[in-house]
Amino acid sequence: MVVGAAILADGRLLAAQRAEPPHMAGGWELPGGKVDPGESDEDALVRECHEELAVKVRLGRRVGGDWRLSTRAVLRVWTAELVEGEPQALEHLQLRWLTPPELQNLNWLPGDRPVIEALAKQGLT
Ligand SMILES: Nc1nc2c([nH]c(=O)n2[C@H]2C[C@H](O)[C@@H](COP(=O)(O)OP(=O)(O)OP(=O)(O)O)O2)c(=O)[nH]1
Repeated sequence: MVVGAAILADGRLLAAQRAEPPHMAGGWELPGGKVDPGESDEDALVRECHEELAVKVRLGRRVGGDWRLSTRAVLRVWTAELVEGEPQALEHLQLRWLTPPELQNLNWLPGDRPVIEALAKQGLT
């Protein structure tokens, strides 16, 4: 199980550019990662945001259901707001805050595209 955070602030979405593995490097994603054994999805997402961005987040609503990434992996997404810290690219190449018109112009990982479309329809609030 992979979890991703749609971190929203002032009508913008935080996008993160992957640094690795090589075939995914340069692609954009939502901060997050794999849920550890015995860990809840929500706890994993809060932990990953802290590890990757050095921020504390509060999760909001679920965005869609289970988004299939591959035959083996599924992505679950929550909206999130920052409660502490400014995001830093500790594990990513760079971070960007995107306005609604900028959402579709990024080289998202293929599995993220339908998620971004759903977020765009909801209006980044
Ligand atoms: N974090 C994240 N991963 C995504 C997204 N979309 C997508 O296809 N993925 C893929 C990339 C990776 O193959 C997998 C997540 O693995 P990861 O490498 O970020 O997880 P992790 O931090 O727990 O790392 P590790 O245990 O493999 O070292 O899901 C997304 O929006 N966010």
